[in-house]
Amino acid sequence: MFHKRLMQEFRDNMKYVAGMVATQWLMLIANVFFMYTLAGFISSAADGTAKTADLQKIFIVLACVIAVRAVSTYVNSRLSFAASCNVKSRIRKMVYEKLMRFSGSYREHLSSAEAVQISTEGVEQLEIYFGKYVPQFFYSMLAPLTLFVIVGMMNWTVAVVLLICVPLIPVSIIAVQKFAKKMLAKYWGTYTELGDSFLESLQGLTTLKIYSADERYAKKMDEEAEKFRKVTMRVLIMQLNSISIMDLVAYGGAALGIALSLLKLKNGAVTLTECFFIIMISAEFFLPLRMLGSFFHIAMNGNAAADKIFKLLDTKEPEEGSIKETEGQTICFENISFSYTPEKQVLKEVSFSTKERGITALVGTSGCGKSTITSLLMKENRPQSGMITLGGEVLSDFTTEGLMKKITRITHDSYIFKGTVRENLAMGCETASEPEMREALGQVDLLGFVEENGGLDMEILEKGANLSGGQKQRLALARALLHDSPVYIFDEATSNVDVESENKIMEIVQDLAREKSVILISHRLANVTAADKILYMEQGKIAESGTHEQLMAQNKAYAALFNKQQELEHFREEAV
Ligand SMILES: Nc1ncnc2c1ncn2[C@@H]1O[C@H](COP(=O)(O)OP(=O)(O)OP(=O)(O)O)[C@@H](O)[C@H]1O
Repeated sequence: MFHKRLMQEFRDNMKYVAGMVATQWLMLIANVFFMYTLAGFISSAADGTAKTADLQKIFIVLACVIAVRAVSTYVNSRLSFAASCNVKSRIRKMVYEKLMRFSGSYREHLSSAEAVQISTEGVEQLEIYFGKYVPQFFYSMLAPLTLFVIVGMMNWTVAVVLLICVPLIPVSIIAVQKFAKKMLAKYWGTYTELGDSFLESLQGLTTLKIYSADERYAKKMDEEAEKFRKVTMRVLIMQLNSISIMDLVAYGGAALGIALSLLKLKNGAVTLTECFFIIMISAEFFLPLRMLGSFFHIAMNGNAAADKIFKLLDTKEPEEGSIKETEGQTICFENISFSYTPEKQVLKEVSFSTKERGITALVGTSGCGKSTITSLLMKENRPQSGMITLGGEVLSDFTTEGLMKKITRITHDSYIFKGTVRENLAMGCETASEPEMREALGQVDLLGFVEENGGLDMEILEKGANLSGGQKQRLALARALLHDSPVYIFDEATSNVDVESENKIMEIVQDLAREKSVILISHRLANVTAADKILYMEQGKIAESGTHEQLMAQNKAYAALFNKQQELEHFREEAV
């Protein structure tokens, strides 16, 4: 009936639940009181002894009952809101912090769409779970017992018969639950699959249009949507059927109680007032459990969502170190081996070190493992063997925050957030002043453009959609400059940008290298000729290393690739 772990995790929510049950119980007692008064009036009206004062009494009782119900309903909704808020904010925080601890590697465990669905829809399900289902569960146990005692004081036989019929509702719920569990797991699976496809199609819409593949993808999504519709309909049918069964039990049980009380009246075992009261109250024995049954799909959805959330929260995350700061900024790779999958080794005993100041360039053919090296440096992946050090300290011993202060990575697709230029720059350094922000924009030749468009408050659309590729990259670079870390990684930061932007970025790389340790990855070898050290990689190994002049003199693979690129560039220049 309950998700054990969820209940344990949110033990503190039980005080709100207790409050909600108490207010519901108070409303029940108020109802009982009113019905008993009304039953008394009806019976005295039936035997002709009713007085005007009795009618007045009824209205006074009714007014009191309405007041009690109003206050109870208000308190109940406040408590329900407090319980929901507590669950919602805590779970979202737990999921968010977990994803943050995974850093970029969370995608190894779940897709982005799944992460979004868990933190939105999944959490909403749990909100209703605690705000409605759990209190209703306890109330639906308490209410029949309370009524049993009250009716029992009038006639024990009727009370016992009514009470015996009550468990038939939970029995039918349990029967449906067994069947529903599998179905709801499938429902969630299909739902996240559809979310995945939708997100992917939306993000790749331009590409799909270019290759006229949008229709094929639309068809694929139609099929998935149809699958989701079918499973949703099955869930709804199951819910409707279970509600019909519960109605049958509830109203059948109440009818039995009513028939029995009429029989008792005939035998003189109950008074007319008691008989009227039992007739009016019989349904109340069953209604709380019937209501619980209709919240039952909430519980099942909540259980399924909780399973997904806890699965994510239980996923083993990379261990966090304790080092926050270190003096040096030299990076050392010692015999690093790494593979994403057991079938293919991506890095094979890679060893190299960078200089305290200056540029270390990583070059090589596509897929040789350059970006993998940077992902290990950012702790997005962990090497299977070997050791990486930064400033003499083992990299895995750094806290993520400490490491992020030490290293700034600029990729070819740096993320620009919706908001203002100021907000995007402040991510680099929260305390940066306006003159510092302007200086950084000036360094990347973006100040003029930003000033013309509203200054630091210039609006930026999602993913920097109102900026050109080069402007986006230069804004990302300005943000990186404000971060002012001792190590900078430029991972193909100049690909997909115009020549002016490329030249500007390369100028900044040279400037930074005077004080910082810079790792430069570039497919264009002309960009790395001034590097202090060039590491030429081939199939996950460092095949050659040295300065440009040394590697050219060796006349091996690096020299061959460089000459080939030069030839191509001259050919292009001549063609222009
Ligand atoms: N997440 C991943 N899962 C499995 N294999 C991966 C993953 N990322 C990269 N690879 C594989 O690892 C190898 C090295 O990839 P990496 O991105 O490091 O190469 P690269 O040298 O940076 O290539 P490029 O110059 O084209 O960017 C490639 O063969 C690639 O297929």
